[in-house]
Amino acid sequence: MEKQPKPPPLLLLSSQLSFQNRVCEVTLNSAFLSWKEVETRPKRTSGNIYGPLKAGSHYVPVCEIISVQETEEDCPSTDTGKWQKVPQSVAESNQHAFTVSYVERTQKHRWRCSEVTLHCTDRTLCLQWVQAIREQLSLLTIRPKHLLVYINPYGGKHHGKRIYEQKVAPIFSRASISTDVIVTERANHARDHLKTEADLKKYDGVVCVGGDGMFSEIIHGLISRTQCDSGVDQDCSDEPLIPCSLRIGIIPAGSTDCICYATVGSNDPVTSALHIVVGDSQPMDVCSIHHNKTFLRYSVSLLGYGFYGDVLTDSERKRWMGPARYDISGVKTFLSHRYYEGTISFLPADENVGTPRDKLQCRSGCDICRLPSADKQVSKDEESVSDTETKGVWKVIRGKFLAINAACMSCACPRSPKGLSPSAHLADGTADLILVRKCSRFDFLRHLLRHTNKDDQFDHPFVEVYRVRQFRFTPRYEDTDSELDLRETEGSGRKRFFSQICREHPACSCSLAHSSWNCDGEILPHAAIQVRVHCQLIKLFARGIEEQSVFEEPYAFSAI
Ligand SMILES: Nc1ncnc2c1ncn2[C@@H]1O[C@H](COP(=O)(O)OP(=O)(O)OP(=O)(O)O)[C@@H](O)[C@H]1O
Ligand SMILES: CCCCCCCCCCCCC/C=C/[C@@H](O)[C@H](CO)NC(C)=O
Ligand SMILES: [Ca+2]
Repeated sequence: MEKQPKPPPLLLLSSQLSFQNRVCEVTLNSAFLSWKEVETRPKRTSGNIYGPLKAGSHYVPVCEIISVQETEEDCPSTDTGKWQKVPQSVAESNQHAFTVSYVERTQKHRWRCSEVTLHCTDRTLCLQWVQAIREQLSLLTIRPKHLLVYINPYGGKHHGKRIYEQKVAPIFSRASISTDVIVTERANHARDHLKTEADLKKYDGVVCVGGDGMFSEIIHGLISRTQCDSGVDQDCSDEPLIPCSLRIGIIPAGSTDCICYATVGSNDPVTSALHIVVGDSQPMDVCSIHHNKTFLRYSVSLLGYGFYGDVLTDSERKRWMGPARYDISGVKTFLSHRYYEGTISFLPADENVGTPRDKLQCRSGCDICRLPSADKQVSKDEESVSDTETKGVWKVIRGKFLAINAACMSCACPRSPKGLSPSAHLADGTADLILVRKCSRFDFLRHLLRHTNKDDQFDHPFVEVYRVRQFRFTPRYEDTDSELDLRETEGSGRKRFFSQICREHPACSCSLAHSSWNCDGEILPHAAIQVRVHCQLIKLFARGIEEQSVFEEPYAFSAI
C-alpha cells in the first residue's frame, strides 16, 4: 500500500515579536514553534558595538516545549541571565513578554532546559500567545501530571535527595507536574509500599531516584502488584505475566545506573527529568527467575553467574566504599580466576530478531523491537501462548565457565559504554546469553577489557553468545537444602550468601562448587535457576538512545 503524505502542520498563530531587541517573525503551528529574524542591522567591521547579526531560524517541536509563562518585565533577560540594555523605544513598546522553556540537546545524549523570551507590543497579544501554546501543550495527553516519587537517600554517593531537590523538582514544578515524594527509610520500603499500600490510580507514573537496585525494588513492587490484582500466580513459571500500565522514570543516583544509561544514553538527572516531562514511553523486557516451582526475582539488566556474581558478593561487604567497591572487587575477583561447572539449556530466539553479533544496535524507534513476532508477549487468554513458548528446540551446553551472563538489554553504563551485549534489544522479547568458558587469566583480561573499548568482546574462541527466550542453569553439584546454607543477615536482600564448598579439594579454596547469580545487583539464593523473558512487561519514561544525528542536525528542519 502506498504511504499517504503527512498533512502539513496547521498554522495557529503568527506575529512579529521581538527577541533580544531584534524583530522576529514568530509562528506557532500544530507541530512547531519557530522564530526567525526579519530585521538585520547594517554590517559593520571591527569596533561595532553590536557586532554583525546572525539571521537565524529557530524551531522547537511543540512536543518538546516544557512550559510557557508570562514574564515579569524589568528583570534580567532569561535568555542570557544578564541584564539587557534595551533601547528606550523598544523597551516602551515591548513591555509584555512571555517565556517558553523547551528541551535543548547537548553533547552525549544529554538534554537541557533552555528558554526564549519573546516581547510583544501589547498584553492582549502576549496572553494570546501564552494561551495558544498552552492549548497545544494540553493536547499532549501522554504527559504525566501526577507522579509518585521514591528517593533512596543511600544509593551511590548518597546524593539522591539533593539531586532530586536541586535538579529535578524545579523542572517538575515548571512543567506543572505534582508529586508525592517518599524518602525511603529501609531497603524494600519502596517495593513493599508499591506492592500493598500505594493508591496507584492517583498517579500517571512512578519515579525512582537511585541506582539499579532501587529500580529493581520499583519493578518488583509494580509487577507483583499488577499480577496480584489480576490473579496471576508468580510462582507458576509458565503463566504469561500481565504488563504494568504505569510508566517508571529513573533519576540516576546510584553506582552503576546501567538501566538509565542503556535506555537514555546518559546518566544525567536533568536529561531523565526532561524525558519524564515530555511523557516518553519505552517498553522493556523483563526476565522472571524461578527455582523449581518458586519465583525468585525479576531482572532487566545483568543476570551474571561466576565473575559478576563473585564481584557482587565481594562488593556487598564493601558498600561503605560507594561506587569504588565494584572496581576493588572486580580486580580481586579477576585475580582469583575461579571457574564453575554446570549445564546451560536454552531455547533460541527466532531469527527475525537478529543475533547478538550483528551490528543492529537498539536505538529510538528500533525496528526489531517493533516487529510483531512470536517472541512477543501473548495475552493471557490467548491459547497460542503455550505453543509459541514451547516451539523450537532446546540446546544444551555443559562445561567449565568463568562467567555466564544473560543480558535482556545492552547493559551499557559509564564503565562499559557499549555494554555487555552491545546489540541486545530493550523490547524484543529476548535476552543475550554469553558463555565465557575457562581460559587463561590473560585471555579473560583481554575479553574484559574489550567491554571498555570498541573491540568485539565476543570475538574469542572461549566466548559463545546466543539470543534466547528462555534458559536454565544447573550447577554440576546440585543445590540441596543441606548443601545450601542460606545465612541471611539483617537489612538488604542482597546480603544472602552461599556457604561455598570446595568439592574437589575440600581442604583448599581453589575451586568452589557454586558461584552466586548477580541479578541486577542483588544476590540470588540459588544457583540452579530457570529464566524466561517477558516481552515489554514494563514501560519507562524514556525513548531509547537517540541516533547521534538527532543531536548534530537541528531536529526540526527536515520535518517542515
Ligand atoms: N533507606 C534505605 N536504607 C538502606 N537501603 C536502602 C534504602 N532505600 C533503598 N535501599 C536499598 O539500597 C540498595 C542500593 O541502592 P541503589 O541501587 O539506589 O544504589 P547503588 O547500589 O549504589 O547503585 P547501583 O544499583 O546502580 O549499583 C538497593 O538494593 C535498595 O533496596
Ligand atoms: C579487570 C578489568 C575489568 C574491566 C571490566 C569492565 C566491564 C564492566 C561491565 C559492567 C557491566 C555492568 C552491568 C550492570 C550491572 C548492574 O545490574 C549491577 C547493579 O548496578 N552492577 C554491577 C556492577 O554488578
Ligand atoms: Ca531484550
